[in-house]
Order: sequence, then C-alpha cells, then structure tokens
Amino acid sequence: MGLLQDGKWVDKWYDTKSSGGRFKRKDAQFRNWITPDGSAGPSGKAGFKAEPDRYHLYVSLACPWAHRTLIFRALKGLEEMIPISVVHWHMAQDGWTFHPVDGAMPDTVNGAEFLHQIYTTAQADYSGRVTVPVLWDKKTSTIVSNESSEIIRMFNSAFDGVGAKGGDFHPAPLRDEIDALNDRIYDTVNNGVYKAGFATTQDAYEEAVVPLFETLDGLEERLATQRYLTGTTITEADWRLFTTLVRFDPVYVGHFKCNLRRIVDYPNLWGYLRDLYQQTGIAATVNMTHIKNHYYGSHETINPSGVVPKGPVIDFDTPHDRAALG
Ligand SMILES: N[C@@H](CCC(=O)N[C@@H](CS)C(=O)NCC(=O)O)C(=O)O
Repeated sequence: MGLLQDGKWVDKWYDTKSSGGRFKRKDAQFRNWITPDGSAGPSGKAGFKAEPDRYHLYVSLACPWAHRTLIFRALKGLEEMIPISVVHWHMAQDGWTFHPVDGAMPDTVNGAEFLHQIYTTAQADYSGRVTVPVLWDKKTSTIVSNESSEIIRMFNSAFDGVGAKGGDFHPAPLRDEIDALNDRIYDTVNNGVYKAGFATTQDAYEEAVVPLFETLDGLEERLATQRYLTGTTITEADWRLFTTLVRFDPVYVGHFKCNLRRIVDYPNLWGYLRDLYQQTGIAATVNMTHIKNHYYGSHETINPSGVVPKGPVIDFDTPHDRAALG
C-alpha cells in the first residue's frame, strides 16, 4: 500500500500517529462532473459531456466505494456505454494492480500495469492516495472523478438523454432526507467501519465503534415500519448503505473488530440487506472472493498472516418477507 508524491510511487501505510491513532480519510482530488451538455457541474471544469463510448471506469470488486459505482452502472443500464477495468484484489507494495486473477479485467484503455499509472497519466506530478473508483475520459485522456459519491450522481442522471435506463435514485422531493441519511451513514457506518478497523489506539477504536452501532440500532428501528430508508422506494441512500452491510458480517465483524452485533442479529436490517441483494442485477456486482481476500490479504498491519477465514456461512438469497411493508 502506498501513495504518489510528486508523481513518484512511495510504499507507505496510513499515518495514524499524528492523529492519536485515528484514521483520517483524505478528500478525493479529481472532482469534475459529466453533464448532459458538457457544462461544469457543482465542482470542477466544464467539457465532460455525456456521450456513449467516451468514458471508462476503473474499479475494485472488493471496495465498497467502487461497488456503489458498479451498482449505479447496472441500475442505469450503462454497461455498454461505460466499460470497466477491474483490479486484482491484492493491494500490496505497488498499490492496486491489473495483474490477472479470476474476476479481474485488464486496462484496455491505457494498458497500465498499476493503477497509479492512470493517476500520473492524468497528472504527472500528482501527490496523494491512489484510490478506486476512477472515472476516465478517453477523449481528453484524463480523470473526470475519483469520488464515488459524485460518480453515482452522474450515473443517476447525466446519461438519461443518450440511452441510460430510467430511474432516479435522488429524486427532488426526497433529496433533503436522502442527503441527511447519507451524512450520518457515511460518517458512522460507511467510513465508521474503516475508522474502527484502522484505529491504532483503544480510544480511537471506541470512538468509532460505539457510534457505528448506535446508527445501526437506529436504522433497525427505522426499518421496522418501512421497507427502505426513505419509505417505499429504493434511493441512493439505500445503495450507499448496502455496500457496507453486505461486507459487514463476512469482513468488518472480524477484520475491523466491529463485533458488538452482526447484521444477521438485526432482523430488519438482515431482511433489508437480502431485499436489496435480490434486486435485479445486484447479486452480479457482489464478489465475495475479492471482498474477503482483499481485506484479510492486503492489510498486513491488521492481519499479518494474510489468512482468510472460511466463514461465516451466509445466504443472501433466502426470502426476505419485506414486501408486506410496501
Ligand atoms: N472518497 C473515495 C474513497 C475511495 C477509497 O478510499 N478507495 C479505497 C479502496 S476501498 C482505496 O482505493 N484505497 C487505496 C488507498 O487508500 O491507498 C470515494 O468514495 O471514491
């Protein structure tokens, strides 16, 4: 695991010393937007018009942030318009690589061996972490965005005029509610599991793990009377929660010490997770081998042996009985 410093790759683990053992996630740096007419979005430069066969997506099947983008690509039927490359699950001294393994897909656009080469192709003196997902523009040979929350917003609507499937997962009447849910769930759940797992002091760990389960307890109550987070329709907030929940029992409970309770111990959250998993096209975006091998096999500071546990045995296909909620 490493990062780029002035365009040079340096092998370095996260620094938690300067923050009392706390893991602090750095903001993504490429923040442009694809829009229907190529005008600038909420941030970044103009010039990225929604066009078929112009963009390419680099992902890891292990990564919950990249997983969001794969889900939106599937929901909106963008598979042909936006092809993908998939990195190897093992993120070691070279960072993410395109080395072959079952489920990986080579870089057919730039012919890179390492993901960091994509970053330096976009910006030769780039300094920062080299993360997935990356949305690439073939026309101008640069990175449009490496921020998943913004990539899914683009996929949600920018391609609607050029052949994307219908469906709006951030509809105007629900926006405030979705955004508020996203804020809390990002901080305490999506990023909360990382803050617990990468903490290197007891205090930092407890500061993360307690709010994580307070939020999960609250969501369990919320989902007792409604099928999805905002009611009867699935929104962006549900998909953003899903990618953490699906990894929770297989990885976060053990590897990240998020073990006050498991998702299977929460009847409503567990049914809700299966409900989302069983939606059309979603199961195909979940690769449990990449997920488990990546976390247990790449984070040497947490699991030095790299041994990957066999369990738990989980069946996301069992009926969920949530249709009665609407
Ligand atoms: N803000 C980014 C975060 C992406 C992210 O941290 N991805 C992880 C994989 S799950 C990564 O590539 N980490 C490599 C690193 O930090 O060096 C997003 O949501 O797109």
